[in-house]
Amino acid sequence: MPERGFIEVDRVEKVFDVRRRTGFLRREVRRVRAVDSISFTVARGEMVGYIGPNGAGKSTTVKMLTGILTPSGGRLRVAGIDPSRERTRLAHRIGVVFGQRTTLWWDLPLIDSYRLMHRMYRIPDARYRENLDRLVELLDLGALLDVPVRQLSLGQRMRGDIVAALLHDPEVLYLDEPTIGLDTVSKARVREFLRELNTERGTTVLLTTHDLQDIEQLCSRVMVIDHGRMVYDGALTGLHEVGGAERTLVVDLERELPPIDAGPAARVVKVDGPRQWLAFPASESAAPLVARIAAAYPLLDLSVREPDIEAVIARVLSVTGGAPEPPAERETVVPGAPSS
Ligand SMILES: Nc1ncnc2c1ncn2[C@@H]1O[C@H](COP(=O)(O)OP(=O)(O)OP(=O)(O)O)[C@@H](O)[C@H]1O
Repeated sequence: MPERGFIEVDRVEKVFDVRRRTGFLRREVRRVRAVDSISFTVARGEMVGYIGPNGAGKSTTVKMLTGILTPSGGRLRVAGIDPSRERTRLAHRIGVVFGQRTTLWWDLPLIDSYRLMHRMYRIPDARYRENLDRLVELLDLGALLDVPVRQLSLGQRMRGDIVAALLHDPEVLYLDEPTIGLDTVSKARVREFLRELNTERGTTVLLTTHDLQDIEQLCSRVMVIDHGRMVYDGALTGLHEVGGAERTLVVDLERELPPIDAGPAARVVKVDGPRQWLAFPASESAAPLVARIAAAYPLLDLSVREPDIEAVIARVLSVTGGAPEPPAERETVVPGAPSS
């Protein structure tokens, strides 16, 4: 029998009724279709990016996958468990990291938060000790265990949160903006750790981010959601092709020169003194372009800038036409609801 998805989402919907007072005795109910018949499966051990514009429905999907929210329709399973029905049982098998919030106790030293997790999740002592030692070493937190969480830098706190989410050996990890606000070194460290976690321990990862490099460095598959609907599910390279996104090669020449002739592969988009910016398709390797320019021009330095994730998504939406119009307005006003 073929292996079913480890995460199975089948025509799942989430509708919020937001009540609003519109007069002394009147109020209306505004119906927001945050997730609109979404279907996907994620196999065990996959690492998938889940991206989309603000308000697209990403967090709502993740909240349904953790059991915090109950779907209004459709079928959802994580490791064979219905999240909203068996939230506690599922909690032992999943880990969640929200970049903008912490699950750690603000005033307690880091280690005390971990001790509390040890109790809460009833992690066997030997396993807790082994996981703690391994994770603290991998994320280089040894010197910070006795520091209260509020005194940690953002990058240190994020690493602290990742340890907290993994102490109970979850099979699935949901990451919501895990590198937001981090400096380049901390980002690289977190990404490296996640890559290892996925390849060596086979942890299934669903990653929500606004940082395209997170996706490029970690995920081979990406899903794009817009207005609560799936508009793309496939390879990252395919996303670049659909979106026609471009990367930029920044070239520092030894002196001011006319615009570089890079052939059909790239075009100069800006010149500022000896520095020139060349746009080329994000789906292409920069190597032949770099070789061509290096052979013909006196170079001081080169760097490649990735396209902004918002730009890629915007292009995908314009090419695909975005989410097809739902049968009813995504936000519908239900008039005449009496005031309580
Ligand atoms: N509890 C709620 N009550 C009412 N509406 C909600 C609620 N939670 C989310 N929404 C609405 O549902 C839609 C999807 O929100 P969601 O937070 O899932 O988007 P998102 O893709 O995670 O956005 P962002 O990238 O900004 O975090 C939005 O229109 C939002 O206002």
